[in-house]
Amino acid sequence: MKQKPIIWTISGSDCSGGAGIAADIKTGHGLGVEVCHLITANTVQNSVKLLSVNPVAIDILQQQFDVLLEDKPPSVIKIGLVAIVEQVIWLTQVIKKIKLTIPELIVVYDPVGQASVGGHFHSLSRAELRPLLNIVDVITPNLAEAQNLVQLTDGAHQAALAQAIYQAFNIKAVIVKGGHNDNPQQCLDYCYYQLNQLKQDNQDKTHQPISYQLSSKRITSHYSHGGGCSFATAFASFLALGYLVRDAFTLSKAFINQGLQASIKQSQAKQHQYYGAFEALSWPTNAVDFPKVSEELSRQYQDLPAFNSLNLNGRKLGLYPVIDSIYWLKRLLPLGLEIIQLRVKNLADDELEHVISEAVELAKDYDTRLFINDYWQLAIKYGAYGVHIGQEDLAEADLHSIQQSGIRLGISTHGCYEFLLAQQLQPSYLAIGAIFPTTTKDMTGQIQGLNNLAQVLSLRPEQQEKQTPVVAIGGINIERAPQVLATGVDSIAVVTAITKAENPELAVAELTAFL
Ligand SMILES: Cc1ncc(COP(=O)(O)OP(=O)(O)O)c(N)n1
Ligand SMILES: Cc1nc(C(=O)O)sc1CCOP(=O)(O)O
Ligand SMILES: [Mg+2]
Repeated sequence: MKQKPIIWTISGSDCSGGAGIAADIKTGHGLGVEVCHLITANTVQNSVKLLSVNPVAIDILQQQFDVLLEDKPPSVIKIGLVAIVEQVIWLTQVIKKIKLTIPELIVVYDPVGQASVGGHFHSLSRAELRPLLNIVDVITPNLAEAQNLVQLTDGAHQAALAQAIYQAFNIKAVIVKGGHNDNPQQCLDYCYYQLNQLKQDNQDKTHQPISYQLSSKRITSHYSHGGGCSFATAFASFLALGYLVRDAFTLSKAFINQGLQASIKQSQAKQHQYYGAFEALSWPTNAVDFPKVSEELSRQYQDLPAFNSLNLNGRKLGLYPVIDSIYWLKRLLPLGLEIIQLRVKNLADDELEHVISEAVELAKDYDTRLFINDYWQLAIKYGAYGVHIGQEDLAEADLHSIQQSGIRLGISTHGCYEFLLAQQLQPSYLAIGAIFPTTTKDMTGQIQGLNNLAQVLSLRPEQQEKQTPVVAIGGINIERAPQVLATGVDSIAVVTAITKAENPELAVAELTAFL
């Protein structure tokens, strides 16, 4: 059993039980993290009004900070309501200090300013807040809070606001929540993130800021008090659990959609307007609660028809060997496999073309589906059964040409964000990895484990006939294959379990026997 990660929440108490610390504790516990809490202010509020904000003295906060640091050091700190300038100064000091002893610590700030029941929690100016803003890693304002932070007028787009905040305060990830925007149908959430800045992503080679946008059908429930705080705490919890920013963002949104949806019936039963506490449940696993990923790629290909299917006619895809030479192809083709991938790297252009054309020719004598990794133009040119494309190559590939050529398309994904995006493109299959650590490829920071695999599988549509086949890849061998297959995945792709086996034909037979 892994130890639960610890997060600290430094925020206000809402005596009506909706927002602040109450939301933070319910959310963190629902998601499987331990929550330590430092209360910055005792607020007097109910579901219609905020009467007072009573700041807690710095020396009490300092004692709590010290005593918790002794035996419950945090991996993430979430800051909510900061009531007075002395608290800004204190927080700035202690966070600077704690980052020296815990360099991988992530600080998430949800800059609550206005109470949703009306009234202000504090009167801190932007200049007064600046020292704190300059040292937090992530900020999660709603639209009004974002406008306030950069003093951009109404009507400023979420993307513009997020970028302005990012530039003004040098914050690594800015999420502008869309819960309070004025679109009655749709809720858009926007994340602007400098890749490679938080510990989870430190394997990434890119240093360019990147944006993620999620869109959800608007769910109107009266039980939404504390929804904003819950989003920020869910995000902090998912980061503490080791998720990448894009996946923590997606999962947090699904957590909010799930909570709002769960209270819809209660909400409809109320005759009058009523403001109840947001329902913080547990892990979101229901596909309908997940947002749509809205990216340049999904917009560019929104009208693209589905790619040709693998024509399995009810059969399982089974074992999917991924090999790197004609030698291996000749050895495996006679074994009666449903699918094989040729994954060659670093060949000169002439040789590459020669290898691919020969591989396609060889496969014609068998019923095995031959996928070519990466080289979609050559796969089309030589009429391969399909092409496999990774995330890095997806934006560069011409999916219209691949679709029109009739060859099949497989897409790699690593986590729920990429899975949702790739699923929207309706490929012939989806791969998810790396399930376990692997020596074949550097997958640092992207190891999914079996729980994530199961979670991602639940993001497929309920009706089986609408489901895209899913292949699991990464570190799968004979010992691990049964647990992987128990998740319900359609196929397992392997490299070394075959190419480094003492007896590759026997390995194929043993792995196939599990399927
Ligand atoms: C079945 C399958 N899944 C994933 C991959 C990885 O593809 P990609 O992300 O393009 O990485 P490279 O293989 O090109 O290093 C795959 N090849 N096959
Ligand atoms: C090529 C590849 N792609 C991965 C992904 O997760 O996208 S993992 C991986 C390596 C698979 O090799 P092995 O079976 O030897 O672990
Ligand atoms: Mg590739």
